[in-house]
Amino acid sequence: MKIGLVGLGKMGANMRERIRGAGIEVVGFDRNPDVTDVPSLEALVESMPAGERVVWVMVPSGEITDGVINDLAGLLAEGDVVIDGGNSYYQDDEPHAALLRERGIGFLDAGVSGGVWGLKNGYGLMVGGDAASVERVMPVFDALRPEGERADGFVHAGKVGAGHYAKMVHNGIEYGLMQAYAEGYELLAAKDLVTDVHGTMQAWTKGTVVRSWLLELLVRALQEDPGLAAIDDWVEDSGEGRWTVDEAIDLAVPAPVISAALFARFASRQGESPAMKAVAALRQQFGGHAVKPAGTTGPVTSTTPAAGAAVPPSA
Ligand SMILES: O=C(CO)[C@H](O)[C@H](O)COP(=O)(O)O
Repeated sequence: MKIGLVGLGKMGANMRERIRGAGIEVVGFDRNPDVTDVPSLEALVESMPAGERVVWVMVPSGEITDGVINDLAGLLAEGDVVIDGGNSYYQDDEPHAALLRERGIGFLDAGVSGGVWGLKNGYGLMVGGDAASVERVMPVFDALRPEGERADGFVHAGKVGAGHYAKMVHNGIEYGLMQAYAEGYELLAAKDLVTDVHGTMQAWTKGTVVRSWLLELLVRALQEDPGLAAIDDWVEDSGEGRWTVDEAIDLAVPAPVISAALFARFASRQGESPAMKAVAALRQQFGGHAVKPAGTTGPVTSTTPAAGAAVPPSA
């Protein structure tokens, strides 16, 4: 079997290597000339027989994925299959599938989890689309998924969109889990009573109820950089958490943990919080409580109300 792989970034390049390792021929295309196998998308398409082509798209979600799928719709032929393996919004999948369907081209959406460790450990795969296309691409899914039972690392989750929906929820869970471990870490680090924070978290990685791969990764990060001194407390997000919270609102599903984890990331980028300034100002207004003057360091040391505070409510 031979497949085309578009996008050879951190994920795509490792996936190419893992698929090749399983004996499947891969032709990769990337705009970066240092990593690409062919000079263009056209060359990638021409390297495989029409009607038998399988092209895996592994590029950033949104406009870039839209562009590649549009280009492929113009280049591929009836019987070919496209897989979007990026972190696309699940509601983008049906429009992509419809565009390709008009030309007789199949479409699958694949949620791929495993990060940069997937090359060694395999990738967890969540796939949406029709059964015939899934069956056709199965050798590639089998090459990518972790070794062992197929059901332990692969699911055909449903029709088009189901794979990316599953990946979105997976990432929402990821937000919540990371936030819980992070808060636990801060609680340990804040207490002099615990003299070995790293050792405590390491001990949790075996036997305990909270052991997990994410915990192992946090222990690894603390090993490499005790106190995480080299890392700023700024956390980006790339969309999946927002989509999960949107979905929770749409379906009226309570998701307080995932929402709080998403908002914690927003807070991490503020540096200074207008909302918390407003809370401090209100405490000062109604209770005459001291505020910390802007630009000073350390906690509020005096409980003396600021002058002019605590204006009585007007009648
Ligand atoms: O899909 C992933 C892991 O499962 C990606 O690493 C993704 O980027 C994580 O989401 P975010 O960037 O919003 O933290």
